[in-house]
Amino acid sequence: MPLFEGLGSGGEKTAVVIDLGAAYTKCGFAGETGPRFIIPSEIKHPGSQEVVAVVQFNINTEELYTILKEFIHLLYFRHLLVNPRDRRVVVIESILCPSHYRDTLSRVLFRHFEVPSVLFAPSHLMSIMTLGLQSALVMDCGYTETLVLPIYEGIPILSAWEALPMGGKAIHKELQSLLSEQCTVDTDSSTGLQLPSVISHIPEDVVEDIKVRTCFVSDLQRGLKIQEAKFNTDAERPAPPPDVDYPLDGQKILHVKGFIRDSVAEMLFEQDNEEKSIATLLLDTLVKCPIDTRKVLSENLLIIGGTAMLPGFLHRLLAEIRSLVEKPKYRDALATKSFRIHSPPAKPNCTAWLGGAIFGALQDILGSRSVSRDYYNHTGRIPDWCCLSSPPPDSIYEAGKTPPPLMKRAFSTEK
Ligand SMILES: Nc1ncnc2c1ncn2[C@@H]1O[C@H](COP(=O)(O)OP(=O)(O)OP(=O)(O)O)[C@@H](O)[C@H]1O
Repeated sequence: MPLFEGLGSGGEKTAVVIDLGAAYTKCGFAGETGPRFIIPSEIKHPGSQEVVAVVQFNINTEELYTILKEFIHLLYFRHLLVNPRDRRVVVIESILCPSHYRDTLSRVLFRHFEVPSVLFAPSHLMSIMTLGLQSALVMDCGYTETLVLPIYEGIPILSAWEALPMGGKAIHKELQSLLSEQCTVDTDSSTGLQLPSVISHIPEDVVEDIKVRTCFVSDLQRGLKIQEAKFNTDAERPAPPPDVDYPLDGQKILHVKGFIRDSVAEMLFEQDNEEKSIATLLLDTLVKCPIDTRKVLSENLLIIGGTAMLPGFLHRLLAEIRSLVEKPKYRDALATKSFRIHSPPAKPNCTAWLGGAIFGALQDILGSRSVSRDYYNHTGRIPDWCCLSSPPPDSIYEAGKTPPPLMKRAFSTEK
């Protein structure tokens, strides 16, 4: 049960806050300082028992409905252990989430679990709540992509977002191929075996563990030399860090080469054919913002998402930005040179969740911005965050009937 519940004089039960990420789902109760649990966003398919991702967009709606229903059931009845009908729900969503996904999720929550209300809150906007800021340039470097969105005076500047398919997934892929090509394994009986001869493929959770435990981001000077040495065999590569012995399953020891540890995250900072890296994303976004907002935004950078937890990531990002702003492409266009990164009161992968938990704890505001079950049952619609303050046109209701309230405070679990 959430902390302090029942101490107050009645009132609503605290809302459930769900951040459905492509790799991990963070879930817990509003008003708390961190999610109760973080679990992989995957579930055994009810029919085939095969493990399937919960966040996938190229899938037919009925199959998605089944998968989401199983997953939300798991959240409520294995982890949260509360009655879905009792609590409002805050869902943290990416601004790039396709509408068919949120429609299916709403159908599962309202029709199957009969939750009283749902609020879909943009992750970038929720993150700045943890700092009490009104304006910030927010970068989410998570699993599938890196997405930058500026928020000015509480309003997302949607026309300026920029994204790149660079995140944990891309690093895992690179690490997986480097490990199979370059690393050796010792077993009880022999040493120095090539990895593919011992196991056909390293599971993604092991690759992730190797990344989190052994890899890091180099500083700018070193990073540039590593990148140069990759493309130019004559260039001298900086001395790699020591190799690491990683126990694969208690008997096999994988030798992770030092040069893999410091180079695998370089892909985030290498400019691609279109001269894009995660650092240029931030600057390109700023250039798209109105000129009088840029200084405020550049001095309020907020970096969220699990990939930003790689050691050295923030330091490198700031160094990259400071070096890029001296280049002609940005020097003349940007109109600002001062950049500062905030440090939010939660780990980067949980910052958006914490923002949702703070917002969800403001019961009056949550009540006035959530979409109620009545409204959903009458209209079948889930208005966007930006439409929540303006009521829908009367014309969509049958003549003579009063429209149900879009959001309502009336729901109460007072005893
Ligand atoms: N301590 C850590 N060091 C490095 N990487 C980490 C750490 N913790 C988590 N990660 C990485 O962060 C990624 C997951 O981040 P996050 O939870 O923000 O993604 P998500 O919300 O599931 O995905 P998305 O934002 O794409 O929807 C994974 O690739 C994971 O390996």
